[in-house]
Amino acid sequence: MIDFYNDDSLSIHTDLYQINMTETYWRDNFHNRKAVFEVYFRKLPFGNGYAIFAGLEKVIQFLKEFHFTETDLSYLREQGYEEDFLKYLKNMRFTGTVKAMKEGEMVFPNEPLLRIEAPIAEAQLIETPILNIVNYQTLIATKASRIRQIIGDDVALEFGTRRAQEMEAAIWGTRAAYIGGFDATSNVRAGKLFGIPIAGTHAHSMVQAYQDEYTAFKKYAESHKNCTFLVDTYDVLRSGVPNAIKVAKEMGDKINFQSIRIDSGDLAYLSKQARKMLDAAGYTNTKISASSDLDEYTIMNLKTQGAKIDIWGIGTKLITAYDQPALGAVYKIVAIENENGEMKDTIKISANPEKVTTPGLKRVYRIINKGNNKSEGDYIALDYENPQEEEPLKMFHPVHTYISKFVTNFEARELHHTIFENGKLVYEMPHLEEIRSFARENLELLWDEYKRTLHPEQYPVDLSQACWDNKMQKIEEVKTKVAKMKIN
Ligand SMILES: Nc1ncnc2c1ncn2[C@@H]1O[C@H](COP(=O)(O)OP(=O)(O)OP(=O)(O)O)[C@@H](O)[C@H]1O
Ligand SMILES: O=P(O)(O)OC[C@H]1O[C@H](OP(=O)(O)OP(=O)(O)O)[C@H](O)[C@@H]1O
Ligand SMILES: O=C(O)c1cccnc1
Repeated sequence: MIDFYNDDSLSIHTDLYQINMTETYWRDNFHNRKAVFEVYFRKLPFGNGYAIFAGLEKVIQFLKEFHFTETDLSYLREQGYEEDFLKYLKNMRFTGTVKAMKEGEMVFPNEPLLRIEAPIAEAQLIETPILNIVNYQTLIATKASRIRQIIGDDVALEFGTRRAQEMEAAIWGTRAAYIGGFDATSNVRAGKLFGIPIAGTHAHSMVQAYQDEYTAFKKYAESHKNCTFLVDTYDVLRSGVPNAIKVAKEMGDKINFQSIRIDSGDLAYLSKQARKMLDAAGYTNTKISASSDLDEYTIMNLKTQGAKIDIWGIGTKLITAYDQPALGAVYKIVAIENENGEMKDTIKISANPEKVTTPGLKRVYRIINKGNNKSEGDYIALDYENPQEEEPLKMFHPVHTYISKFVTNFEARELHHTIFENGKLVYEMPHLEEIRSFARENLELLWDEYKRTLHPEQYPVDLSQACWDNKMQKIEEVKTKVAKMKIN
């Protein structure tokens, strides 16, 4: 048997090219040059009008613990890295400064979700894990929030663990879904780790095991106070619902007949009929829950059909972000220290205007109209600017610059918070409940036009004049340099 190393570190959870670039920087004595990187995505997922940022807690855990262990170094030694470089890696810790959006913040394309200022070697090595974390968790929180927009005040249960892309995804995906507005999860470990309420019914296997639906319901009721009976193993209306009612009547006050669950068939028709039967039997407070490949589209459709469903159990299509399995957030360098210790802005040019990076250290502000407490848009400014002092504030589209407006009577709310300061964690992570409430209440800032699930209005994310001018100047500089290049 091949003897593999113990999985005792996440620091090596990075792409090989990051280590190779780090080696180049180190051998060139360039590794301590301060660099600034930003994390952002270019396109909203699922055609939604906003995204919900999640992943910060795990990023913090990762950066706090960042160091190469003996097993990491042994493995790298085996790959041919030399001792002097390994010694450098051994002593490396994260010493940078990180600014980030709060978890649960609504976020939009092209705005920095995180800003990392660190020696280039450190900043480079943490790119892959940060993207790995933020891309997935933000995607799932957004999907969950989108589902919440459709279900209104109904209950949403996260049922996805069995279909998730492995165990970590189930756990952190569940947490992200809770931030996005789900009410509970079936994953007991997620409850233990994060305090997320846990909820669950029973499976078809229990009914099949007893080989008799009535007996199965009765045995369950004899061992549980709170009962939800799964009524679709044989025939929902002829067998499942009548058996559930029969057991509930027999058990009387000994149980809370909380709900029935329907997991197959025509959920609209069956739920309407089941509602009538429960009501007729006097169980008007007993809820109906449904599951079976649900997503926001099916739920919307079921609601238009008048389905009598109060509780939605959602697995696969949430936890795997089935219709768009990747967010596409990137990590781009925007400034680097030169040999004189001065920070110089950097730019990446592309034939595709959306892929041209925006140089310089930036901050993101939400421009909130004080008259109606609605957001006018987000405003990306250079680090030294203070948009609050500009009255009126000109906001213009960063690509179609003729689209502009002047805003008065506004609050420019800065969205970044300092998380690490020179390697020291200075941010106190809010409790998960607080993050979830913040995500819900914060959405009140958005007009409904941005929140609808189909063809929402495009929320403005504008650049300040100085930020835009700086970008244009850098584009000119690069073009001039390229034009003067002589290739021998
Ligand atoms: N009234 C309805 N309108 C729209 N979609 C529905 C309705 N009822 C159920 N669905 C959805 O239809 C899809 C497929 O249901 P289908 O009947 O094929 O499978 P099922 O009943 O779940 O059976 P099984 O689980 O045994 O495959 C599911 O995604 C389900 O959520
Ligand atoms: O459909 P999803 O949104 O992914 O929700 C999770 C599904 O997992 C269970 O089915 P499964 O067939 O795995 O087990 P069961 O025998 O208990 O129905 C449950 O009944 C749901 O249908
Ligand atoms: O508790 C349930 O009903 C449940 C849990 C996981 C997956 N499907 C259903």
